[in-house]
Amino acid sequence: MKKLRLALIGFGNAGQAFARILLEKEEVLRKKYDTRVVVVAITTKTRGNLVDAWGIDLDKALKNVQNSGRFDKILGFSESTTSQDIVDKVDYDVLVELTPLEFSSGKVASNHIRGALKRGKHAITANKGPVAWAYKELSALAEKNNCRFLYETTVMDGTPVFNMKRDALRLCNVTEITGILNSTTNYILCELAKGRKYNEIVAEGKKRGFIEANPATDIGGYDAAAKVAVLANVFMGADMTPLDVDRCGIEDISEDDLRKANENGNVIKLMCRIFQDENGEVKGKVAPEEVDKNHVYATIDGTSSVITVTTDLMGKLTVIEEAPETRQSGYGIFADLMAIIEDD
Ligand SMILES: NC(=O)C1=CN([C@@H]2O[C@H](COP(=O)(O)OP(=O)(O)OC[C@H]3O[C@@H](n4cnc5c(N)ncnc54)[C@H](OP(=O)(O)O)[C@@H]3O)[C@@H](O)[C@H]2O)C=CC1
Ligand SMILES: N[C@@H](CC=O)C(=O)O
Repeated sequence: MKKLRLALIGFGNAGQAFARILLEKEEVLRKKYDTRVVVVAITTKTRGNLVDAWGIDLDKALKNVQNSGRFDKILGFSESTTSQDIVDKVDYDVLVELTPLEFSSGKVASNHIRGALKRGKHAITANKGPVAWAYKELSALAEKNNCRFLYETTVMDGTPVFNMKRDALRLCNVTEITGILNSTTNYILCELAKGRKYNEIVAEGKKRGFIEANPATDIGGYDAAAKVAVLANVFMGADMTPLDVDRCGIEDISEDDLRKANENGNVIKLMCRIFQDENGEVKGKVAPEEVDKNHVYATIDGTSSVITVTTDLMGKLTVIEEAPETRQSGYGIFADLMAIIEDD
């Protein structure tokens, strides 16, 4: 039986959702894919780290974090080891990078991934930073060292966005992308329109796990801008960073704005746009816009997202992700892992 060793860098909402799926699919992975997946390292910022070459008891690690907010000081526990030490020194086959987005540099996560790829290890990330800041460098490094760099979860969780491009849009040139790509702001706008209070909505989103560690990352349009840069780089060959995106968040949208839009037969959505200007240069924009209630985008409620890709061969293709929670984020990471397992 093949053994695939994972190192998880970050064990928050996405990491825990992924760990639950690993436990759930353990048997089918053994029976159908002849593969035993073991997690040999988990690192966090404040909860301690676990390293165990024989495989960490994931069920126990999940219960620890849920019950006490920390890992127990069991075999393999370390407070002092850094994530980069683990990236550079531990024996693993796949690095799974799940730390929060650093909008202005993507540096820490990019260093984690660079470290893994340099050692010829596969890397999976849900963090937009490395793809928004270093896509070309990291994909070239992966190719040179004969390993995979996968990032399905960075846009619309486990919805096949990058897999769709890879598998179903072969040789299509993408000329434009639009979408509603941030769950948090979409949820806030929908709930505000129902008359709920801002703080109460944010507290609920935090509890359900779809709001970023720092809620301003979502509300200010930073998360959406990072997704725009990721899509521009991967789908349209751009060299865009999140700082290049023309960005405006929803912090200035009032209940009054929502009511007026409603009276005009519209709803307000945080729209993401990637397009070519008159010189053929790829541009990105994130801003609240009024959308006609009869448009399909007006039906994208709550945490749901939508993307429309315009191509030369397939025309316009629209994909909707309905009401995701953190399980769908866990699935995006798992889908990338399955691509690696099926490649072997
Ligand atoms: N949640 C979601 O719905 C989705 C999230 N994503 C992306 O996935 C990533 C993870 O999200 P999520 O799990 O929600 O975030 P969380 O804030 O819940 O978890 C982040 C984890 O990373 C750890 N961490 C922070 N900094 C470091 C560091 N320097 N080294 C090692 N570990 C570190 C944190 O430690 P500690 O536990 O001590 O705080 C925590 O365990 C983000 O980039 C996010 O944008 C993508 C799609 C959906
Ligand atoms: N905070 C993000 C989570 C996924 O990237 C969002 O609200 O969309």
